[in-house]
Amino acid sequence: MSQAAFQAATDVSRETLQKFVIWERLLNDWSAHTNLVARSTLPDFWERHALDSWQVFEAGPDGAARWADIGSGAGFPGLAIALGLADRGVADAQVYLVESIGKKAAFLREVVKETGAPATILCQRAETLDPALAVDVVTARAVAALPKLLTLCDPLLKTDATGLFLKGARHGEELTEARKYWTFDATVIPSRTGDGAILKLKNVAHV
Ligand SMILES: C[S@@+](CC[C@H](N)C(=O)[O-])C[C@H]1O[C@@H](n2cnc3c(N)ncnc32)[C@H](O)[C@@H]1O
Repeated sequence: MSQAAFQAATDVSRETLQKFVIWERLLNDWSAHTNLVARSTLPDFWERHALDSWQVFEAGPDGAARWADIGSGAGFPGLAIALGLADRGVADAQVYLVESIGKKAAFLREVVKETGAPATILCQRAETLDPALAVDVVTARAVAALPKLLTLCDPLLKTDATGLFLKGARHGEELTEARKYWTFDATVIPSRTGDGAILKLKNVAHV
């Protein structure tokens, strides 16, 4: 997918597109010395990373302004969500990018500084997050299988947040496994970028 195809698929402004371009440039530069994403995926930034992340923003509840992205890595999907919230003019937008590895958190700080994305980096383990963050939505991509992921996200989900989790083709098996330990209402949204799905979970609680 080209940059132009990404813009057509998302309808972002030219200004927002430039922010994604800055992010891609920094990702390529930093990848020379820091392991941020699989290097083989760098040429496919626009579909594999940018659009894959953008679809999580699109799946969010209307007007949701406060988000947390767990295990954000190089910012997927959380930074794309922050750029989306700014692009759409959502009031009081704030995305917490939670990443426990210092070098990755430093990369996130640099991208946020260069793009002005409405995001705050929390360099800590998700299990230690303060429920008082009171976010509307919790997101994650490629962090852990669903049963463990719900444990990591529990401090935030217990304040009634919606979970939006990008999963691969075996998402059905993950849902079945997670139901042994958790109760929730799930909606499965087919992915725009492959054979996976976004799992949208509400009312998450321990069995
Ligand atoms: C495979 S990477 C995925 C990164 C990004 N979400 C993506 O899809 O490109 C998983 C990331 O989650 C972070 N991580 C794993 N467990 C975590 C935890 N308990 N708290 C915070 N970050 C965590 C790791 O440091 C790593 O950067």
